[in-house]
Amino acid sequence: MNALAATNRNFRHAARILGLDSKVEKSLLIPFREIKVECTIPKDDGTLASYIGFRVQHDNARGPMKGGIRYHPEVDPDEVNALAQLMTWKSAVADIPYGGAKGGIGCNPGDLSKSELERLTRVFTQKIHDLIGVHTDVPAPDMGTNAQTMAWILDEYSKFHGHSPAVVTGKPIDLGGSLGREAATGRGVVFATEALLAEHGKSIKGLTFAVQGFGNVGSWAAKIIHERGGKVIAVSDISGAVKNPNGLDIPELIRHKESTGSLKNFQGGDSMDANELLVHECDVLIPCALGGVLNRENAADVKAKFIIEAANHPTDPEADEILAKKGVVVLPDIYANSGGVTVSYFEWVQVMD
Ligand SMILES: NC(=O)C1=CN([C@@H]2O[C@H](COP(=O)(O)OP(=O)(O)OC[C@H]3O[C@@H](n4cnc5c(N)ncnc54)[C@H](OP(=O)(O)O)[C@@H]3O)[C@@H](O)[C@H]2O)C=CC1
Ligand SMILES: O=C(O)CCC(=O)C(=O)O
Repeated sequence: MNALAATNRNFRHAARILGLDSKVEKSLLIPFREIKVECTIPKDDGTLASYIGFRVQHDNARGPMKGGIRYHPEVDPDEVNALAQLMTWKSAVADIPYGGAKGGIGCNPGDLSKSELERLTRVFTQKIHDLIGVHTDVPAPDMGTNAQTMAWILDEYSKFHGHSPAVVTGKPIDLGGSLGREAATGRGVVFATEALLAEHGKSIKGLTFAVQGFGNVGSWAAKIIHERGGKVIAVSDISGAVKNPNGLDIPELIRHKESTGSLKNFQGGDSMDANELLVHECDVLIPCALGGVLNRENAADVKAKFIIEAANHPTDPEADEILAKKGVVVLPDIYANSGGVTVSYFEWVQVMD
């Protein structure tokens, strides 16, 4: 199901439960502002390449709009719209004084050199600099972006508006970033998992975990679960998946991923089809990659008893219904992954002018 259709459907369902006034419901379904810009850059070989960048500002009733910027080939207006809406609900659930926004560029960051990524980020910032700001809309990293991306945005934005470290969060520590922001989303996912398991009389120690995605969120979540005695028995990235029924050596897997760029050829486990990970036998499944990965095609085959939505909207509404009937407990994204935006708030207040 289309990401926006899914998010709108979930919101309407929540609005009905809350008894929300229909006019308020309608106004919250329509974003505050949708920005679409063309970004053309010279590639390293001198040819030109054009990309489309988006920033959707969903709502600012509770404070400046806040949310990450994603670089991924599947970025499209509906997806960014859905992710922006989720940021509004997430900031409210975490009770931090922000509204919601999200941005993205339709590109494959793995195909671009570092200097091409820098030029693309700077052109995107030139196109949107008047519409973001310390008190209006504050970007952060999401899939395919990181502290370096935020440093480029900060630098480019500051050329127009003067030095403004609070215009982005998730930036390098030397530029006013916060200790702990890089790990914050994964760490928050683990705190949320512990709280959920405690309600069911369980703890991380001794349970088995499957983690989809081994980037910022997935690798930190897996590392902390491993430290707390959980058995991470399967992990995936774009290259495929690796499994070990006795538990993967996560610190070793992180070193392997850092040195080779992928999970392939890891000696401490057997390779597995990446799609198989979602239906692999385990106690807890943690999707940490794309949206809509759990859907009507695979939900009935899920073996996990708990799903922690570390990714944004990994479970589409049709899958939610199937999983609920099976008795699988799903911890929603707007709670499970709110550790990242919470530490972004701490970073923002410490450098806000
Ligand atoms: N960063 C943050 O602070 C926050 C992120 N999130 C959400 O968490 C999710 C992950 O974000 P983040 O960790 O930052 O992103 P990253 O870009 O750091 O990592 C994404 C990971 O997903 C993997 N991946 C991509 N496609 C697939 C696929 N089809 N199958 C398996 N793995 C795949 C990537 O593989 P490879 O390594 O091979 O590229 C990578 O390991 C997103 O949904 C994001 O919106 C939510 C809250 C905050
Ligand atoms: O840290 C932030 O501001 C937002 C992170 C984000 O994009 C998200 O929570 O989905």
